[in-house]
Amino acid sequence: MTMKQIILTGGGTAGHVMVNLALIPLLQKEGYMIDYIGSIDGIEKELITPIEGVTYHAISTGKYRRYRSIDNLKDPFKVLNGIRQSVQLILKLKPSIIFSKGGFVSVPVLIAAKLTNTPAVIHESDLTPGLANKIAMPFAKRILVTFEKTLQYVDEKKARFIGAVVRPELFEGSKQRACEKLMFDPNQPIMLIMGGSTGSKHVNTFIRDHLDRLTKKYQVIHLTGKALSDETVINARYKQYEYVADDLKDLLMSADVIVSRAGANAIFEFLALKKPMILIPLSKKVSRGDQLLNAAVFKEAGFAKVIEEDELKEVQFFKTLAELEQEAPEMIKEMAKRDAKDAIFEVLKAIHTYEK
Ligand SMILES: CC(=O)N[C@H]1[C@@H](OP(=O)(O)OP(=O)(O)OC[C@H]2O[C@@H](n3ccc(=O)[nH]c3=O)[C@H](O)[C@@H]2O)O[C@H](CO)[C@@H](O)[C@@H]1O
Repeated sequence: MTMKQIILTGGGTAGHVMVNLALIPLLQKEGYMIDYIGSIDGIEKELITPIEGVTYHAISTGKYRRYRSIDNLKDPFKVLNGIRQSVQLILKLKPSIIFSKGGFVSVPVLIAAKLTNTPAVIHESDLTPGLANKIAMPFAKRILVTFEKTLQYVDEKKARFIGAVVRPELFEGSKQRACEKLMFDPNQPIMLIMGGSTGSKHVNTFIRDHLDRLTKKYQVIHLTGKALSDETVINARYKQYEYVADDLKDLLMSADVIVSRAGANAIFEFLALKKPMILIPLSKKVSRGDQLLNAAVFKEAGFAKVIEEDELKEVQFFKTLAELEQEAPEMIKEMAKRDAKDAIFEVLKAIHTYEK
């Protein structure tokens, strides 16, 4: 039997790697040889290289910045180099298919897929496609989307709504394990704060400024983002971590309420675990506004309360928190009603359908 070969790509932020992390064990069970194309120093390298049986290849990548920068002129050359490297890798590895989760590293890989006539499938987690996926879409056979509304933004013939992919291990978390580790009382409420995979300085500052009031009621777990913890803040009912990998499942399971940015992967994880949430979407000033749309859909469905960044002030926050506490039982009921598709198997199905 000849083994099947697949190339996975995607990176830049952790959100762009999570679907691949969920996919790898399933592909390995089916006997695929897996190669991963990522950037030289992105988070994908950190998350993927420890996985046994997956070979990581770093290529040259460029990205478009929303502000004026000389790098915006230099980066097209890096992308060209990345395309050349990807073509060489594809010719050497001869994959039956390429699966891309998006992010800038995926653009040269998808162009190389087209140049070598290798089928490719893309997954988009946000309501509106990111720039990298937008550029890459013409080169893909299938575009899998998380939000039904996304269908109106992409080529209808190629797109398919499959719902969100949530890493299966997140369902195996334990509140007890979390409380033992944190030295928290399991009988008192726990609030988890997450500023996305990279953390949010804005949210971090707000939380620290109001910590005394928050910790009166809650034991607080704060995921601050890399290099954003502040060891001068000392409080027995407050624990901070910059980034949590394996233990995240326990921390999520232990939370009674979550306060978070509105990155697509994270919010669907909270939804799958039925966690009442307050979302503080990243504003349009510093992003394309994808989180505002993600958050609006969750609010409309009754899964979340939303505070816009400019409104993140003490009065507004604690008023919203009080409403959330009151509405939480109803919110959890709404979340339980939702027909959660097993989206990871839809991803596998698409891979099988389009591979050579
Ligand atoms: C600043 C930015 O560009 N953000 C984008 C990025 O967010 P970001 O990379 O933050 O992505 P998400 O919020 O979608 O996902 C974060 C992921 O990191 C995990 N996690 C987080 C913290 C931690 O300590 N440990 C851990 O494992 C979460 O469980 C989740 O799976 O991609 C998302 C999906 O395309 C977009 O919606 C966001 O707008």
